[in-house]
Amino acid sequence: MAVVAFPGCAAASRLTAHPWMRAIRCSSFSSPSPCPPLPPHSSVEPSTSLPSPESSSTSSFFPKRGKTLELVCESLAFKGTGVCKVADTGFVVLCDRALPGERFIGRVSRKKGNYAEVTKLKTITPHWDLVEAPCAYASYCGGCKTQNLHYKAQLKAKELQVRDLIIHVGRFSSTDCAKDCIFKPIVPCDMHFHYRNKVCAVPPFHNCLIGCHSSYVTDLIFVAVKMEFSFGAQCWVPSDGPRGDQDLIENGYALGLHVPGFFDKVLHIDKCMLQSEATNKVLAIVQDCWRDPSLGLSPYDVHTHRGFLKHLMLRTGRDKRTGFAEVMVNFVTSSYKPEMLDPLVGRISTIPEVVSVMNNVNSSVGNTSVGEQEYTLYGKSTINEMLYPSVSFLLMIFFLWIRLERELMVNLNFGGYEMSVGVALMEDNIKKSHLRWFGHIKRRPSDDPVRKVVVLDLAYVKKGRGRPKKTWLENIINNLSLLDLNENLILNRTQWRKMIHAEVLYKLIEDFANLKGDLSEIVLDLFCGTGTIGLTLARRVRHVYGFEVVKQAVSDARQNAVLNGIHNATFIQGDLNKIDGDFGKEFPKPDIVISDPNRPGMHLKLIKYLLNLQASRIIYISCNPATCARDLDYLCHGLPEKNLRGCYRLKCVQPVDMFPHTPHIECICCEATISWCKCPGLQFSQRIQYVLKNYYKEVAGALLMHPLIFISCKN
Ligand SMILES: C[S@@+](CC[C@H](N)C(=O)[O-])C[C@H]1O[C@@H](n2cnc3c(N)ncnc32)[C@H](O)[C@@H]1O
Repeated sequence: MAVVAFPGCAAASRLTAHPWMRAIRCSSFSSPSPCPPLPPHSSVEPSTSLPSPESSSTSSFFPKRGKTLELVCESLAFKGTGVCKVADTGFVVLCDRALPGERFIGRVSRKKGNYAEVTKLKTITPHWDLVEAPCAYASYCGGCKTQNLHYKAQLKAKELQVRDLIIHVGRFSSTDCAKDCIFKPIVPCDMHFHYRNKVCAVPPFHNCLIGCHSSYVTDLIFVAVKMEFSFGAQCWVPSDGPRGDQDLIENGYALGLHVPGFFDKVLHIDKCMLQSEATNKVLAIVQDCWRDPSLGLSPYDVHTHRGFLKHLMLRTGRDKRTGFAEVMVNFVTSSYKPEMLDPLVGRISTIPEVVSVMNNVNSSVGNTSVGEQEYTLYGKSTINEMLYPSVSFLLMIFFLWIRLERELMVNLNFGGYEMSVGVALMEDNIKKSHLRWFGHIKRRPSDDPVRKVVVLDLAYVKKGRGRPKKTWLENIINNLSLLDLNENLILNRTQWRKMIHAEVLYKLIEDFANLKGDLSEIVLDLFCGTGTIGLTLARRVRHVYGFEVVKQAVSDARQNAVLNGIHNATFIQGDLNKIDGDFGKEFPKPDIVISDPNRPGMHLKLIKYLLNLQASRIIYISCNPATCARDLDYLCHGLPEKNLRGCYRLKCVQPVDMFPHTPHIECICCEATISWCKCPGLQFSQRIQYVLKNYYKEVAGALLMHPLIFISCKN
């Protein structure tokens, strides 16, 4: 075995961009798409930086496939991949699941352009900041890649990724950035496990409660925790050897999660730390008995297309009266044979939280979890998740609170911000008997004839009466499953809540916008979605102009404006990738630009417009730091090859972590959080508009960071 020794990562040398980073910039010109394909990005701390290409012999060195190398992981790149360099050459290799500081033997598995990928064969010395991963599957299943990295180190790695991208792809000087304190410390997440909500949203919403069917039959919004396990004909368990020797061990059937990258390998899983306790109980029971030969159950084989059990889907909702968790179990099978499932149903229905057992039949050869028919095997056919607290729930809290505190419901005050709490209900479901308890209810009718939504403001400023009661609001927030729009998006309520309380992102945008408040300014809200950010600022500016490509989102933005009594906001449907020289002529020159693009970032046409515009402030909210860095480069440094001069100055970069142990982060929360906090009257009506929509498909996926960028015009 040929082993190339790597001397370690301590040698400090000149900071440089990595090969894939250069690709981001270059490809944006050649590609007609606004978004170049996203290569991995590293986040190398300047002090432990890498050899520069000039000083290395990367061009002459290219390891052969199958070659083994001794490497040290230096940093984490895009999707949490470890970045290493081959000794004496500077040649970059990426290794999945290598963590910073780890010395290991890797085998070259794939060559890619200027770098190669290696598979880890054996760890020689472990990474820095090693902690014991609480989950036994952490190093095998694709979910939590960095569980055994101390959370502080995870944060550091994410922070550095953003910094590295801004410096290398954005071509900003690290010295200048340090001098100007551009990089703000990452906002950490409070909750490290069981935070995961997977969300499906299908309109329309119904009576503050979200009904959830077991599958595509859903006709209501479903906002519930969902985990999907697969049955497999071959059980994959890690061999005793190092991770690199992961050979399939055929020791029977499997129920678990797919091995990353394999549709036919199922990793046996007993418990998942990201899902609820109740669903873990169900999983344990099913695992315990489904292989019993006397039951005659067989897993579906994706190769032979034989077998019965395809998937086990577990969803957690909430009882509308009590607020307690309720679980729906859904067996996806290849045919309808309910009697075969009886023994399993009998056992899992003994779990108090299980209120529904469904059977989706999918007889196609495909192994999707969507069934053609749906049958109820036990309990009800839908579960509920409280999207908004129902009136009765609010009443409950209200009375509880009155009883305990002997105070009237008052305005809730967080860090000096006044928050009223609103709830939106279907008109038909509001009973007068409910309303009479709210002496100071404000009722704002909507002009939506179909949904007849009204917004009820239930909390008011009562000066001198009682003190703000945080727990009351927290209770409500705990029961909100806000704003996530499609099944791929993940929402971490805790972080969201924290952001509300800490007012982090909200305050940032507010600060960055630096509004005069004299109603003189024009705000341009690019990629405005349902208009949340613009509407939040609307009350303090002359006019907001929002642009969005999705027609329904634009109509919701307009609706949101109406619902919130905002008359100085105009929302325009249009594709910002296809603007021409006339763009901007239909509205006055904006003072403040908010740009919140999807992962591809901004199209060059839009960049040109912004360069021409020379707005005094741009606030760039990004779900993809790589394309964000590229756009910042264009805005601040220009594109000489296109004869464009940069005219902005980078002032601040603020990352936020929302998904500990994974490289993922939700990018949508920021906007919603921001709007929700500040402006009375902008709360639940907006939430409703949000969750009714399902147009965010493209923002789903592995997002690393959520940097908020503030740039201002040089002049
Ligand atoms: C990250 S979201 C921004 C959400 C928005 N700021 C809000 O608060 O609701 C990006 C939005 O850009 C929209 N979008 C994507 N491509 C677009 C394009 N080419 N032109 C205009 N809007 C686009 C998407 O539909 C989506 O609503």
